[in-house]
Amino acid sequence: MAVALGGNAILQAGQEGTADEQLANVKNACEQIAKLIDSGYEVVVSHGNGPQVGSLLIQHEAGSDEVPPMPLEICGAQTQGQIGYMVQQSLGNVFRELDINKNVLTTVTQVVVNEDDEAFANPTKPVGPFYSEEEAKKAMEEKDENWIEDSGRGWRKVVASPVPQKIVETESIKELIANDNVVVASGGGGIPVVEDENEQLSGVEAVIDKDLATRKLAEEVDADILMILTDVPNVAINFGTPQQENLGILTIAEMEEYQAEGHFGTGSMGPKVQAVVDFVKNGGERAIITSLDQALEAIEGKTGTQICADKDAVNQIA
Ligand SMILES: Nc1ncnc2c1ncn2[C@@H]1O[C@H](COP(=O)(O)OP(=O)(O)O)[C@@H](O)[C@H]1O
Ligand SMILES: NC(=O)OP(=O)(O)O
Repeated sequence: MAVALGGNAILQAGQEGTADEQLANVKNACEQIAKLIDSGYEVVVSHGNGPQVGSLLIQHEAGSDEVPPMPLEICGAQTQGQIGYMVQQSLGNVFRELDINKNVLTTVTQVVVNEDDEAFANPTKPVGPFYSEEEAKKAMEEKDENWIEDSGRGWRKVVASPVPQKIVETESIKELIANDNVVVASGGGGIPVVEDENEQLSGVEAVIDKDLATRKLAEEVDADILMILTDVPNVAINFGTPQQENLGILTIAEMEEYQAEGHFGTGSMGPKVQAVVDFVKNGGERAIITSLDQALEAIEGKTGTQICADKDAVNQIA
């Protein structure tokens, strides 16, 4: 099973974003993941970095004139280490509490994207904190930046988010899993790189969507289940309106209908729904979207939004 933790679930809207707050959110998620592992699931873990990478950019921009700011992909690598460390430590601590005899390892993961991906000309990935419309418009006028309103939560800067094509470290990740390690991989969607004709890699300024990257990771390590843990318990239709309706267990076809009707936010719920639909369409057994603290209940079919190939598979879980 591949489990992805959302960056906004780790640094939650309304929280200041201190290390202690983020660690507490990671610990909650790790307790759930450890219970999944304790009940027999083999898990590979991934995570987002949208809020963290945007905050790091702000810190770099506000830094000293004597120290050069780092480009976006280096910020991505830094947040991969930062959040990977929190997951690795927290999960390891829970393992020791529960007497689970496994090591947790975080891998620096590079993900290949296409140099000519149209996302480079059309930024859609929200990063960093939420601001007012006034502050966002000021930033758009004064700097060469793109901003969007993000799912009724406020305005956020957006950056290029090319489609993940290939995970560079897949073979090593598979080997670590086969040797009974719990691996944290492809954090923040992976560090975006392009590959030249001589197989040489170099970083590009972007943030890959972690939901799309985790789907790729899930497929490359032959996971049967994809579970995306975020800050809402269910995917909804008519989200944020009085007609909002939470979705439970449904087929790919049903989810695709809602997708076509435009119910899912760009850069937030949209890529999660795309990832789960594509995963099951491509042979995955089941895909789940739910909140960070409900992983265990979700795997038992008691909560969350779940996608299966057809009605028979839905009935088996429901
Ligand atoms: N149709 C929808 N149903 C549920 N949540 C939605 C929907 N459309 C947009 N969202 C927003 O998506 C958010 C989760 O996406 P995101 O912030 O990218 O999470 P994460 O960082 O955890 O991956 C929710 O908090 C909600 O505001
Ligand atoms: N990289 C990424 O998609 O992060 P979030 O899940 O935090 O948005």
